[in-house]
Amino acid sequence: MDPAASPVADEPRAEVVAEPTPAEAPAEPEAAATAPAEDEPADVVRAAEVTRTWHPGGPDETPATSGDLADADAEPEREAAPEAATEVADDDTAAAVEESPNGTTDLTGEAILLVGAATAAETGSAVESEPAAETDSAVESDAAVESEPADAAIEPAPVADDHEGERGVAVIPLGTIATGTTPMPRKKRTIRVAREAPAPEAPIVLSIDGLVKRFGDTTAVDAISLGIRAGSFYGIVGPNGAGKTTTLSMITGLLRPDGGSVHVNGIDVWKEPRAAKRITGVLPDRLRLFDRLTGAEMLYYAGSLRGLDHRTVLDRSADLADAFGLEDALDRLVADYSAGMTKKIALACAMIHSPRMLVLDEPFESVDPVSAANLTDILERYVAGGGTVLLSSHSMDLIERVCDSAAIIVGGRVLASGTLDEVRRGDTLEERFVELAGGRKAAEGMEWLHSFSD
Ligand SMILES: Nc1ncnc2c1ncn2[C@@H]1O[C@H](COP(=O)(O)OP(=O)(O)OP(=O)(O)O)[C@@H](O)[C@H]1O
Repeated sequence: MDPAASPVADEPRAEVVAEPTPAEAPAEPEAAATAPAEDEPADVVRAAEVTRTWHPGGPDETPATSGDLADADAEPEREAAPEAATEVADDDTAAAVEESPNGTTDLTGEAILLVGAATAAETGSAVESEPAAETDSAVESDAAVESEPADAAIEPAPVADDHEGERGVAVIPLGTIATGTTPMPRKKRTIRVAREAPAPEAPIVLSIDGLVKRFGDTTAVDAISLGIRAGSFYGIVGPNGAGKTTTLSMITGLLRPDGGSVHVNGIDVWKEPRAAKRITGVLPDRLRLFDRLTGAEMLYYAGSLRGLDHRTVLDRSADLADAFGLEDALDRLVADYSAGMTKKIALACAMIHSPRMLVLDEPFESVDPVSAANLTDILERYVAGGGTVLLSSHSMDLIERVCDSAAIIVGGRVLASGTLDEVRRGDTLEERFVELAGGRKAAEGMEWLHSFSD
């Protein structure tokens, strides 16, 4: 999200309580990658030990990673010293390990679903193998690819299409401009038909009630309430500074609310943070990762921290790397990853423990279109398997293509929420968003900009 929106000195992360800061690589980078004996009961403990040996960075570093397990309850807000944050995280890690003596989570069924989904999620095969029926009312019109007869009348201008042939889209022919006898190839525009929202009787997996957060005189989140049903692909949109990140941070236990409550699957996030975090996967804003680890080590760390046993972590890491197209990057330091690759490895870390719900802050930012399509496919399969995704994005088009429901947040308040059709009310999401966000600002003034410096 826009760093300019929140001054560095006051940024939410300063208040975040999370894992130890990865300013330095572990003394022995092989620690995570070196496989303990298969039957060694202390796989996970080893990860906890590794955590303890890492040294938090300098005071500038703020701890937050996608695999957060830290208990923010024990943490003073904002002014928390890095050492304190580390200690809390360590304790919590140890506790998490103790809670998983057999090295597994209690989500085995979902794990199988997720890993199965991830394995099958290679873009090409997914496109071919997925029946259109799975994407609800997706319709592809063959007519769209046909050439127009030479005598066709002038029709609306063609629109370039980046998503040609994409699974689960309606293809809307926009016509051609006929020129003499040579038929112009007809271009087509694809618009994803919105997914069906979960049935009203589907259980609410995320319940947000009267959430409030203030920063001094600024009320960043002003009594937000939302109910998100299991199996929903839910998008949050809003202008810069609307309170999206602040809201997501409170939902995931990273930022303590001033008021209100959050329940995940009936668990109070702020009363039972560990239990809530066990079923939540988080891609936080402004990724701060243990980037002196390789991708493989990061996945191993994330999986171990979540209580997975050695074999399971390796298997899932391989599946996730394959699904995200990171196989060849696993042995490279995350510090050397591109922005998109970093986003992908962070997302893989968020998914490795097969959470019931994924909370993703701008997951598609910096991700190239092909990878975004791949990522979308992975998330859709996750949702089809019963998972729930809550994401924020500035891309209205993306939200319209992948989500079934959305909320528009402006000035810390929900101004519209519900299924996409309920929110859009016959307009596009962008039009509705612009309307609720106060309309377009006339580009007046700044005539000096046209005086050009030369
Ligand atoms: N730690 C903080 N201290 C002071 N103000 C903060 C802090 N964190 C956020 N804010 C303020 O809270 C408001 C909401 O910020 P938030 O980051 O949640 O917005 P956002 O919707 O995610 O914005 P963007 O789309 O630009 O990322 C902003 O006015 C921001 O300046």
